Amino acid sequence: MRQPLVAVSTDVRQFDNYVWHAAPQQYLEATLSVANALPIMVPSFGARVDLGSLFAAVDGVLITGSRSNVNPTLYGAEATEANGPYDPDRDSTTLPLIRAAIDQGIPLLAICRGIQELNVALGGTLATEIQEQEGTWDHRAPPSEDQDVRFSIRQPVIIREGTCLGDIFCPREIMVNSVHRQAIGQLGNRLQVEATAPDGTVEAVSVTGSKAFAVGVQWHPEYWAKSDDASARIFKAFGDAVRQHAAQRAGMISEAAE
Ligand SMILES: N[C@@H](CCC(=O)NCCCC(=O)O)C(=O)O
Repeated sequence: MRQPLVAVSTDVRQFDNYVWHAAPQQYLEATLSVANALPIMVPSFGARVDLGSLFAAVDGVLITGSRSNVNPTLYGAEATEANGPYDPDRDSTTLPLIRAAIDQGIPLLAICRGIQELNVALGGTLATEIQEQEGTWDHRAPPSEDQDVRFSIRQPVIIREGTCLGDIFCPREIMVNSVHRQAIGQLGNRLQVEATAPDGTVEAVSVTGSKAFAVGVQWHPEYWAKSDDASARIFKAFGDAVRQHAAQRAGMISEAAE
């Protein structure tokens, strides 16, 4: 069987006098080494990305985390300088990509900013600066220059029974990392909560009635996917769904050729 391909979202950033469409190494490495699929970065060209052509080539979609926030005007709130930075090119690419992947049954894994984009793509809203809300924990990274410290595993998450993640995890409480200041507010259409933090923050969701694996997590399984069992399980489950989709497609293509 050919190596399955996974479309990976990109951030638009400026450095070295160039504009880059880029994704952090950890997402690419976890896709290749743990999901066993080849990551293909999709430039954030918005409506100029022909999703039909993309889906003719790939077997899964990975929406990465990023420091930038989804522009609040996309869910009926006001954009402010304090709420930024924003990445409008990414928003205009990922939101249609997520909706189309769900419609067409392409396996989808959405991480951190990704789960927030999944929620907004399906009509939900985001809460911002959640650490300032009474009773809510500080879900931001510990202040450090060391990425291993920032992404350290230190927060419990309770997985709900009878969900997609509930089938992957037993026991039902796992420890995760946490690097975010926004979270799901009003839940998007068709989403069900898969996991919460002890303070009630939504930590994982899935798309009900979806034709394939369609899961978002607020934490970062990519960062420790090669060394942490709970992180690896998510990428392995995604990889299994991607391979299943690739096999189905191969069957359909050979049937059509007969
Ligand atoms: N901007 C959102 C999304 C958070 C996210 O995706 N974080 C990834 C890590 C970014 C970093 O290295 O700081 C939010 O803050 O909720």
